[in-house]
Amino acid sequence: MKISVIGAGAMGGAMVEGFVKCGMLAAADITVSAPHEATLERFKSLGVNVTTDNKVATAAGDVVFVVVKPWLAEQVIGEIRAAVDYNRQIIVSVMAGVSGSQLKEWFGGTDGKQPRLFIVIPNIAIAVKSSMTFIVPVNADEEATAVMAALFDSTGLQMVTEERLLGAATTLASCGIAYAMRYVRASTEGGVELGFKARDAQRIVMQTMKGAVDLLQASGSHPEVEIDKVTTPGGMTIRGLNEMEHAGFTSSVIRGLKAGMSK
Ligand SMILES: NC(=O)C1=CN([C@@H]2O[C@H](COP(=O)(O)OP(=O)(O)OC[C@H]3O[C@@H](n4cnc5c(N)ncnc54)[C@H](O)[C@@H]3O)[C@@H](O)[C@H]2O)C=CC1
Ligand SMILES: O=C(O)[C@@H]1CCC=N1
Repeated sequence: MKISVIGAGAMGGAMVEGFVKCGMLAAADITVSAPHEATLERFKSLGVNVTTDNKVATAAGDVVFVVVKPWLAEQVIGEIRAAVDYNRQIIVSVMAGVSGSQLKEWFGGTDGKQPRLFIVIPNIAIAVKSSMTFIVPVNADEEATAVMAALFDSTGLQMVTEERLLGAATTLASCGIAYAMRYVRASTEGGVELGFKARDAQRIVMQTMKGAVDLLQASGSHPEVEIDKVTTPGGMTIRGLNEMEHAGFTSSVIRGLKAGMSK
């Protein structure tokens, strides 16, 4: 299978890195395009094919990912549409907020024909094969959906879902990386105030977060079950947790998630 990625920024670049590492593809099976040679330099060293011509990139892939900013979607789709083989290729939009009906309108030919079409929302942890990726079949058969699921199984976890859940999925998992990073930063700053060097504090926080995730994955528990194991009555943890809640911890996380998907 050959893959093309149009747009090599934060998301497209992370996808290329993840695909190179995923074990399903050779680097030579991947083509990436961007408007400027300078953007493509770092991808050359990964052994992938690079081009500044989106049409060349489009023709090279069995699966073509469009990973530009949403406001460039119509322009880029208009540019590549004639290069798409509607019978052979799978087209994937990785653009938050660009709807399936909008994509169908842009790809629709005068004869009403559509390519096999998906919306996919990964997160930047795809670069290290730890993405949470959502796959929405917009115009796709089971065979194409299975191809996409297998590809994104190789770069982390995937979930085939409905378009109506994409806003929630994006704020939880794609924006969620930033929210989790902010927790790491906040805890690290707390650790520094309490006496650790910043580097040490960050290592401690990262290992602690990893431990929490590992525990939940191993036990399948509700987080509160694990919290109960940590909170000695009248002890340190419950004092810390209650203080965080007095300052609005849970509420601010939920409000942030909801604000992330509004618009
Ligand atoms: N960054 C993230 O965590 C996530 C991003 N997305 C989606 O990914 C898309 C891209 O976002 P980012 O990578 O964050 O933006 P970015 O600005 O980092 O990357 C966009 C890239 O597109 C390139 N580009 C601009 N015009 C182009 C053209 N005409 N042809 C080809 N390439 C062109 C730019 O050179 C740039 O490298 C957006 O639609 C966003 O909604 C989706 C999920 C997560
Ligand atoms: O912030 C954004 O709009 C994009 C979509 C999800 C992550 N980055």
